[in-house]
Amino acid sequence: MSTNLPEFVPPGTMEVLFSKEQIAERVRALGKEISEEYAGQAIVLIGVLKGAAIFLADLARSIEVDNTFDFVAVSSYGRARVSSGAVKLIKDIDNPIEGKHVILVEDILDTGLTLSYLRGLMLQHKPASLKIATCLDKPERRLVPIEADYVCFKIPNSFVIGYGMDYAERYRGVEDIRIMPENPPGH
Ligand SMILES: O=P(O)(O)OC[C@H]1O[C@H](OP(=O)(O)OP(=O)(O)O)[C@H](O)[C@@H]1O
Ligand code: HPA
Ligand SMILES: [Mg+2]
Repeated sequence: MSTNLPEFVPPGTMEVLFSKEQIAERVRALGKEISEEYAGQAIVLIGVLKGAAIFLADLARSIEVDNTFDFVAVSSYGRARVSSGAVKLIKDIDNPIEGKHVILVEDILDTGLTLSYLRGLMLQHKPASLKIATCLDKPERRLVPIEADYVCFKIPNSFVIGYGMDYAERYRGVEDIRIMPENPPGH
């Protein structure tokens, strides 16, 4: 673990891409869509730690159908802005999902490496169905072909923080989604 952190950039100085109000509105709309599509069924939401924790917490509270949640943890970015390409499973699901309707929940779909790896892994468990919900989709950066079924916002190729998303583990608790400047001092 390095303690040599880059200089702290106050999040309030960063450009807002989506305000907390805009996020809340889209998350509610997604919850409604999911509730309608899975009416009368039970679903398992699988959040991808750590980034998806906040989106999953809000999404689960906007879903009216019977639902449970679980988490997996993977990592590929570490402290970098660019994916290393190698996705590593750090924590598997706690409960079996065979025969269940599963939605993988992510904060951001970027190169697609994380979700395509996880989708393959989850399919081995033979769920009844498997869909993907992501708060953000950055389609320009895709390295592997993968699309989400539920998306709050499509975004251009900027590095964003907040609403669960980090830069060097910071800023996950920032309520808006903001653009991390390219060359802040010390970065
Ligand atoms: O589509 P990709 O290029 O794979 O990028 C998306 C993934 O990268 C980030 O997670 P990260 O591995 O940095 O860990 P974190 O969730 O703990 O921030 C993000 O939360 C997604 O899980
Ligand atoms: O833009 C991003 N921000 C934070 N984490 C990320 N992981 C992939 N893309 C991003
Ligand atoms: Mg993540």
